[in-house]
Amino acid sequence: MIHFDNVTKVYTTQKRPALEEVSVDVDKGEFAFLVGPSGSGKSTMLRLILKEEKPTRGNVHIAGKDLARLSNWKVPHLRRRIGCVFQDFRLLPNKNVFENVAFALEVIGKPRRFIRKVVPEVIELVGLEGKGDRMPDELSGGEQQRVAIARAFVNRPQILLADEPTGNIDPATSIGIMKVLDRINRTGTTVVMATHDAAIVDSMRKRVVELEEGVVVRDQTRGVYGQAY
Ligand SMILES: Nc1ncnc2c1ncn2[C@@H]1O[C@H](COP(=O)(O)OP(=O)(O)OP(=O)(O)O)[C@@H](O)[C@H]1O
Repeated sequence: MIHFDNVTKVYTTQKRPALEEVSVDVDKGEFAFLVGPSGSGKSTMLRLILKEEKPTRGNVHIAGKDLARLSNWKVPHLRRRIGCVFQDFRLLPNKNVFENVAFALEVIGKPRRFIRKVVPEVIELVGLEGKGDRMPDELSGGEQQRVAIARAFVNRPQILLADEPTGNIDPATSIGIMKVLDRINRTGTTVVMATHDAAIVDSMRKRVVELEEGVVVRDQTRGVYGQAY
């Protein structure tokens, strides 16, 4: 599903590569953590997957497509197949929960009847049933992140990227967020999550890809946050 083939990324303003000869494959339906210190290249990998950046050398394939050969007008189509969740939720403050999730479908022209059917289903999937008419500022951080996940998933993307989704959330609430991501993964969605949250990584026992200064230094099938030897 996600295929990095010897990818090097050098930002024009930097001497040191942000990623250096990275080769990683994430299969359909897999759950992979990206870990590593600040500046090790995790967000750069996520940006390459979205074609927000281009590799300096090497190739990125997403769902069988070589992104270097994907014309610019097809990039929005690629991004529709990839849901994104961020540390800072990024909800629309003037829309309620239902409207925040519905908006993701309105902008891609889905009919209102379809929206009225699927939005409540996804709100329930993330555990927010009965809260559709709450405004973001009437929700806890954990609940806001659940809305952001619902919005990212409502279009049933093949891939869900999460960049530090528990970064602004206390540990107890983070467990609930991980349960939601796990539920989404079990529907067959490939999940890639960049994180510094050692407790979460250790509790999930999923694949761990560790970066250090842009180089993959570890790739473990059922890994933990720190070195497991
Ligand atoms: N747009 C950019 N222009 C120039 N350099 C950048 C850019 N984005 C990232 N970098 C550099 O590339 C390297 C990797 O950064 P990246 O953001 O991918 O790391 P990260 O592992 O996601 O860090 P964090 O955990 O802090 O989010 C860093 O040295 C960073 O300064």
